[in-house]
Amino acid sequence: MAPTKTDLCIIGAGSAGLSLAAGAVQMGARVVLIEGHKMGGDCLNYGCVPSKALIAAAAQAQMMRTGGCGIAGTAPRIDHAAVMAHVHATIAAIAPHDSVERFEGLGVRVIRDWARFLSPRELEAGGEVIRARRFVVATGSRPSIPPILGLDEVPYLTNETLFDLRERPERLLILGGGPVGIEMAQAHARLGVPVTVIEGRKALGREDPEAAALVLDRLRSEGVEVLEDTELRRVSGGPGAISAQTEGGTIKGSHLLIAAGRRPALDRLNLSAAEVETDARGIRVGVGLRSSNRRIYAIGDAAGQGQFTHLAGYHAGVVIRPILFGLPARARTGHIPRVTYCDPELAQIGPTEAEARAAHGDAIDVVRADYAGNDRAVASGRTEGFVKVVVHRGRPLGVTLVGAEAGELVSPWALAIASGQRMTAMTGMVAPYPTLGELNKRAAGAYFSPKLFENPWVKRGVRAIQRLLP
Ligand SMILES: Cc1cc2nc3c(=O)[nH]c(=O)nc-3n(C[C@H](O)[C@H](O)[C@H](O)COP(=O)(O)OP(=O)(O)OC[C@H]3O[C@@H](n4cnc5c(N)ncnc54)[C@H](O)[C@@H]3O)c2cc1C
Ligand SMILES: NC(=O)c1ccc[n+]([C@@H]2O[C@H](COP(=O)([O-])OP(=O)(O)OC[C@H]3O[C@@H](n4cnc5c(N)ncnc54)[C@H](O)[C@@H]3O)[C@@H](O)[C@H]2O)c1
Repeated sequence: MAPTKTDLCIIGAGSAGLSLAAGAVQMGARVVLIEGHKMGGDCLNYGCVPSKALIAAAAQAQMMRTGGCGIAGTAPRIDHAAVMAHVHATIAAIAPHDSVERFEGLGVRVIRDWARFLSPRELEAGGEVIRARRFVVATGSRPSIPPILGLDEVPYLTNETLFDLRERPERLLILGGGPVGIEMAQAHARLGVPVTVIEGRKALGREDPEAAALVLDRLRSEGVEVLEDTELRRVSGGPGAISAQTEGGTIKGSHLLIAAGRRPALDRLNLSAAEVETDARGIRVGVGLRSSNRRIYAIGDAAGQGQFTHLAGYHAGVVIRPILFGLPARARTGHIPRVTYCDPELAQIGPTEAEARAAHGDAIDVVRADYAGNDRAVASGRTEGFVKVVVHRGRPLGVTLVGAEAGELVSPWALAIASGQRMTAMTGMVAPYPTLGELNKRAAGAYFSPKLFENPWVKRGVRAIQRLLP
């Protein structure tokens, strides 16, 4: 059979592949999209969407439980199956956007099969040979399962199976205190599940330590047990009864969730036939996300540059330039935010204070504003948290935001950093009163206040001008 010829062949219909397919086809390219499992990939089916729907249910329960602002708290009645129905209804509501029908409607040729390279210019899927001018690998990542003694003999959950549970776990053990572990620990605890997190190093260890401590204090105050610097040595047991042995003793649980990081999903691709080099993080790419084969690009989790849906979408926008127009492209990293959707939320963009100090020494200023000084935060009883901005040569370089709605509040900083704006852009903005958004302006103002209010030359100048003014 003659090969199917196309301009662009994308492997993987997750956040990265779908964004690229939609963009490329609407700009006139002939696009083949290959998906071996579920349209929408991890984010829709096993990641962002179900986890955020579960977190929303947990937040409802917590608000009822704690009350506040003069309203007494009351014990929420939690039906775990109903919560999971909400999770799956959320997936179903979003799924049409990522569906075969929508993409075929846009003009994309969708093949439902696993793709496998045959040569540097051809692959096979659905019984067809596809020969494309350019290929893009957007195959995402999978849970990484650490080699722990006994783990292959006990039933364990990952993000791919957690959301299928219909009954509330009696007691949940979570291995890993990264974003998956911490988000799921708090959500389950709020839904009435006793939770222990076992973390080999520091929980939320990538984050600003002060911000991470604030989050972890909240989790602990809500009853989550977070064990740090704790090595899980061995697991044993069976369905509903799992024992986890650490150096500190044995912890028992009904379920075990593995949230110990992710590895790139490249195994089915036969990349050696395509002359594409890989490393532990994913496909080895240059700044333009091109692999060792100049016809093949990698985007999203498979590119090993970070694991976020918005990063996958950004990558799609980067590679569309060289693929469609033959223009050079460069994937930047300093303007990509990340948010852990625990309560309080933790958002970071650019380097943390410690990372910025390591890179720039004393050439940075660090300014902050606390939620406790924000009128809207006080009025709604959400005074815990802060925004901290690292400033380099008058421009924001890194921002840490922890507190209510931190994930929403970080966006103006994402814009400022992406467009290289100075701190004056934030102070020049007029934020409506009373909003949490005023925090950003307050933090930016803190950068200028010493220069204005503690400067004797300014005071002298004002006095001199006042004497001259009529
Ligand atoms: C629990 C959890 C919560 C998360 N929450 C967030 C969040 O709140 N915000 C955020 O930004 N990120 C979040 N993430 C990360 C986010 O889900 C990923 O970064 C994102 O899904 C990556 O998109 P992708 O397109 O690179 O890969 P994927 O979405 O994994 O898509 C890859 C697709 O490729 C297919 N595929 C693989 N191999 C082949 C092959 N050989 N042939 C054909 N098809 C193939 C797969 O079946 C899959 O559908 C979360 C992740 C997890 C696990
Ligand atoms: N809100 C979000 O944007 C969001 C939410 C969830 C996941 N994600 C993405 O998915 C990625 C994966 O998340 P994750 O939390 O699974 O991974 P992670 O790599 O961020 O964290 C895993 C944690 O597990 C610990 N760990 C690993 N092996 C261990 C062992 N044997 N014993 C004890 N601890 C061990 C690590 O020290 C680390 O702290 C994230 O990095 C993020 O990019 C994003």
